[in-house]
Amino acid sequence: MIEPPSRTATPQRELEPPVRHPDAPAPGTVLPSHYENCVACGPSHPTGLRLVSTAGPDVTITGEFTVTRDHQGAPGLAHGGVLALALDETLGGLAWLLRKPMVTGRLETDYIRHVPVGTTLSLEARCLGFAGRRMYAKAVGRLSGRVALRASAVFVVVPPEHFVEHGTDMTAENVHDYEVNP
Ligand SMILES: CCCCCCCCCCCCCC(=O)SCCNC(=O)CCNC(=O)[C@H](O)C(C)(C)COP(=O)(O)OP(=O)(O)OC[C@H]1O[C@@H](n2cnc3c(N)ncnc32)[C@H](O)[C@@H]1OP(=O)(O)O
Repeated sequence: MIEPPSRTATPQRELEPPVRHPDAPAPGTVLPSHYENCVACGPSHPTGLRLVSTAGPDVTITGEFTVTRDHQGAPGLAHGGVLALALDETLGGLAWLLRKPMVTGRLETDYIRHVPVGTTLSLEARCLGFAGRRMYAKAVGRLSGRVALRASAVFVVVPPEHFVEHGTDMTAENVHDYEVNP
């Protein structure tokens, strides 16, 4: 039997408000790829999304990617998993502003409109706040201003050693609080 998920991305209690780190990139700064082979943002990934994120005001991020034939599910249409990837990456980019390493614990996605190949999806993520190690956030994806996707997520703050212990090519020297790049 496959058990349904037992958790929710809707906060169950009042959250501690998010604090933009004093060293966070200024609003309008285009963020570098956190890892060149990342399937979402890496410039070296041959078929990745090449999603570009920009720091916004407060604890917000915007992102953009153009859907190509490499991202199809049905002919001519973006695969839902690829769209979840784009939302996950944009939400994860909030780590640049918070300067806390974290991983996705839960991602809830509403697919509202189809997203055709050749279109550019504009994404926006906002940190709602913290409950202990849990970071709650929401995101929206728009096509020419019309809402196509919505997401709610829980990220869990982890020690930098998480990536050394579980990943490859990572050492205590090359893991930072704000990027994962061997
Ligand atoms: C890194 C910096 C990057 C900077 C560049 C940014 C760009 C990056 C962009 C990349 C973006 C892409 C990013 C990616 O793709 S990250 C890759 C996809 N995600 C993963 O691989 C995560 C896999 N899971 C784990 O490693 C562990 O289960 C974690 C670390 C999450 C927790 O295991 P751990 O043993 O450490 O902790 P705990 O079990 O005591 O839980 C701790 C607290 O968290 C709460 N909890 C746990 N799970 C969930 C859940 N599912 N929903 C809601 N809440 C959850 C839990 O109730 C507890 O709360 P409380 O009871 O204490 O209140």
